[in-house]
Amino acid sequence: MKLVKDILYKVAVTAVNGSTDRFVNAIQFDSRRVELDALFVAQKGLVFDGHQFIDKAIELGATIIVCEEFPVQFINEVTYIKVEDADEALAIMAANFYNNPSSKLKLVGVTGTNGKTTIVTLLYQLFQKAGYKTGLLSTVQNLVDKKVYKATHTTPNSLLINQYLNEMIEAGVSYCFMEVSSHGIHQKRTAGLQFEGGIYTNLTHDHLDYHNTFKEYRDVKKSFFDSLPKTAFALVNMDDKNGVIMLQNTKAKQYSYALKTMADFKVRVLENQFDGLVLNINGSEIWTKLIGSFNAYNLAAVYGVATILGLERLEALTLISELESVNGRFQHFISKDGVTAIIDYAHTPDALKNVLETIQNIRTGNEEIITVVGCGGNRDKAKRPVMGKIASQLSTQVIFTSDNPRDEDPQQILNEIEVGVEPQNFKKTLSILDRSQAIKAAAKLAQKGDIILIAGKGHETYQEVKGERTHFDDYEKIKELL
Ligand SMILES: CC(=O)N[C@H]1[C@@H](OP(=O)(O)OP(=O)(O)OC[C@H]2O[C@@H](n3ccc(=O)[nH]c3=O)[C@H](O)[C@@H]2O)O[C@H](CO)[C@@H](O)[C@@H]1O[C@H](C)C(=O)N[C@@H](C)C(=O)N[C@H](CCC(=O)O)C(=O)O
Ligand SMILES: Nc1ncnc2c1ncn2[C@@H]1O[C@H](COP(=O)(O)OP(=O)(O)OP(=O)(O)O)[C@@H](O)[C@H]1O
Ligand SMILES: N[C@H](CCC[C@H](N)C(=O)O)C(=O)O
Ligand SMILES: [Mg+2]
Repeated sequence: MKLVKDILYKVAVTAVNGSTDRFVNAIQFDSRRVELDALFVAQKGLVFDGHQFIDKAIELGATIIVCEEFPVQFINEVTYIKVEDADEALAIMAANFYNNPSSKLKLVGVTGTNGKTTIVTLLYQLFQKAGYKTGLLSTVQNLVDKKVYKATHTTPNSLLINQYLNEMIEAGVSYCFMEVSSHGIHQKRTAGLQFEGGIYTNLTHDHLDYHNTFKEYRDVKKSFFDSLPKTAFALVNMDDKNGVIMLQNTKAKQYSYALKTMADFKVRVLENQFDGLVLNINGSEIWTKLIGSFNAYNLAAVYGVATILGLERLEALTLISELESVNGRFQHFISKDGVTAIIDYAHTPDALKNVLETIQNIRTGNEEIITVVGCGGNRDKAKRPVMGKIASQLSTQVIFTSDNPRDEDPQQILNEIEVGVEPQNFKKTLSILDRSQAIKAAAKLAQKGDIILIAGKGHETYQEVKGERTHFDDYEKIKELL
């Protein structure tokens, strides 16, 4: 229980009707989940305007309403608080409600189009191995030390973030690594958090349905670095042309990592094979189980963070060589018939290109590369033909299939992917709507030595159609078939 006036600390309040000297039992932004004496925050969403559920929330027991516009009529027993920005107010109130847990541990956020899950998961592993209790907020799972919570978003809503952080404090966690998605920043899910540092990976085509233009997408990412305090660090990928832009207006202490240009944390790929990478990190040679030069970037960031946070250089390098690859990211096995299957979460053009180029680079002879891939529904449509083009250019055979069609017509999504296939590559492509059948076809086509890449779903264990998720697991499926 907390007093309303304490929860409002640092919130930009523009008007109040009623007493703020009363207790709040819980904060809630979904009217359907309101309990007695809850504070209900009315958010303007993409589908609904939370203001239309204020009456419903009061009916279910809300006694405090935080909103951007006051209702026409007030109810006597209820306190109404008008704020400039309900999303931001929610985030700040959530932090106050849980006693600002982010200030009691070292919270590091990773943003960028690709590599976030990989970096935060590797950092979680590394700091656990170094003997610290560690937390993780990621696309794949949320971890409070070793306790696992299911993830529904890459960056949870602000209430949940602070709830997890609070639990981390109670469990004695001293470091937390979290993914900061562009949706998360834009919807102010991370407002009010005290970050120890921020990492920028890269910026390539994704989510232009939501952010409209690439510049808007970039500026949302940049705003995360703009908001870091002087005490924090900002570590950016200098090989990415937007790396310097992220640093333009930050007050944080600046660091860089790179493979190609000068940087504080400089990595060179010495060997890139199916059993791992041999890297030179700031002059020291190490071997790691991770595959693909894109992972050299991720490891450069991991080494940078470990060093900035005070780990000994030698300890950091030793622990990096013990890191395990992340679930659904270049996860692979060789069947007893000699077919290699790779499951990867590449769901953007850049990721798909990187993964296919990695396979091209490390294959030893004339093995066929059979790719199974699709694109999500209710997501950026512009990436569909681009992914169709890349998949058909860099594979010997491609099977386009469904990947979470959500509310869209799955066949229409495949048609939009096929638009990108160049005429000379047509004969390499097939379209099979049912993902299970598509994987079956790939398994049938593959001969000894061939490589099957199943891209786009990685760790996901579901297929989402019209709001319903049914069990589907790429790894499980191909393992069963080969
Ligand atoms: C596009 C997007 O990000 N949408 C998020 C947004 O939903 P929305 O704007 O549609 O909300 P809405 O349904 O219009 O509702 C508005 C408000 O009314 C409230 N409401 C609604 C109905 C009701 O009966 N009562 C009620 O009070 C809602 O609780 C909400 O506060 O706010 C919701 C509540 O926080 C989120 O769950 C939802 O995420 C949806 C499910 C989603 O799919 N998001 C994806 C795109 C996303 O966020 N992805 C990024 C990662 C992307 C990446 O890494 O590549 C992520 O961080 O996960
Ligand atoms: N540093 C990188 N640069 C480019 N591509 C990468 C990089 N790291 C990983 N990838 C590719 O992107 C895919 C997704 O990686 P990862 O899950 O780490 O990214 P993410 O940023 O967390 O994605 P999401 O936005 O969905 O949360 C991987 O499966 C791989 O194909
Ligand atoms: N976090 C990303 C994941 C996309 C993964 C792909 N399998 C899809 O469903 O489109 C998103 O929500 O856009
Ligand atoms: Mg992720």
